[in-house]
Amino acid sequence: MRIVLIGYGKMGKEIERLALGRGHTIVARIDVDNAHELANLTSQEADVAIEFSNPASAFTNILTCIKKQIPVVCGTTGWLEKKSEIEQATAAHDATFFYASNYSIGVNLFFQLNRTLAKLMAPHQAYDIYTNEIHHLEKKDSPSGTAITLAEGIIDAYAERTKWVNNEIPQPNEVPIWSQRESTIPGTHTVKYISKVDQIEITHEAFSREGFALGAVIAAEWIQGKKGILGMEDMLK
Ligand SMILES: NC(=O)C1=CN([C@@H]2O[C@H](COP(=O)(O)OP(=O)(O)OC[C@H]3O[C@@H](n4cnc5c(N)ncnc54)[C@H](OP(=O)(O)O)[C@@H]3O)[C@@H](O)[C@H]2O)C=CC1
Ligand SMILES: O=C(O)C1=N[C@H](C(=O)O)C[C@H](O)C1
Repeated sequence: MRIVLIGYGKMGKEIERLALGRGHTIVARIDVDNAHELANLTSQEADVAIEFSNPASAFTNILTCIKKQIPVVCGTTGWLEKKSEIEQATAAHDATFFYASNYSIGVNLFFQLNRTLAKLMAPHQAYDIYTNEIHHLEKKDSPSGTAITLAEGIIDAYAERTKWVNNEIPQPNEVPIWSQRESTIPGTHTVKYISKVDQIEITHEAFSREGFALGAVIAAEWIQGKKGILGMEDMLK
């Protein structure tokens, strides 16, 4: 597979290492200094673009690829208010767009566990909900995309909870996310239900970025020959 890396930071470099190890080729590395070069690439030169840049750049980068019909695997978080525009563009250009707030297989199992636990807990009003995410100090967005996906899983299970709030005391209709920035932590997410007498807690802790990067390379392999809007649930079916 010929891969364009968009965003050559911590994730871009880890993805490159794993992609080369799986026999793929990197045809371009697009970063802040040469971002304009993306406009010159064509779908004849690249089989896939893997986009891990930043919240301010992701939308434009993805749209550029979609218009060129270069399939995109995107992991950038913090830009999702514009995701519906990308979905419309994907349909309009008969393109391929794969998105995940977290590419780690372990986190995607954790998402399923979270949904199952939320359904079990929803009838039990004695339990308060608490969610927490901890990431390294360089992270630009807050809360993490993963924490938002977890909160959405809880909201879907609770009729009376309609939104999440970040680092705020929650109202009864809200799911709290508490976001911390600390050291070089790759990503730790906790969901906790607390009553007066006990608590139930589930945690996913990434030990490195390898799980995220491997999931993104596998997604790039999996979308070859596919069209439309795709995600981890499609791939892991
Ligand atoms: N879905 C998932 O599984 C995961 C998602 N992420 C997300 O991926 C994103 C990247 O994370 P990470 O690699 O740690 O971040 P980094 O800051 O280490 O890397 C991002 C890179 O993108 C560069 N960049 C800036 N502007 C552009 C542009 N216009 N086009 C291309 N590249 C640009 C940055 O340059 P400069 O720093 O000079 O601005 C930097 O080198 C974040 O949104 C993060 O939340 C991270 C891990 C897993
Ligand atoms: O910025 C990061 O590092 C990470 N971002 C993703 C997120 O916002 O959920 C995934 C992972 O937790 C690492």
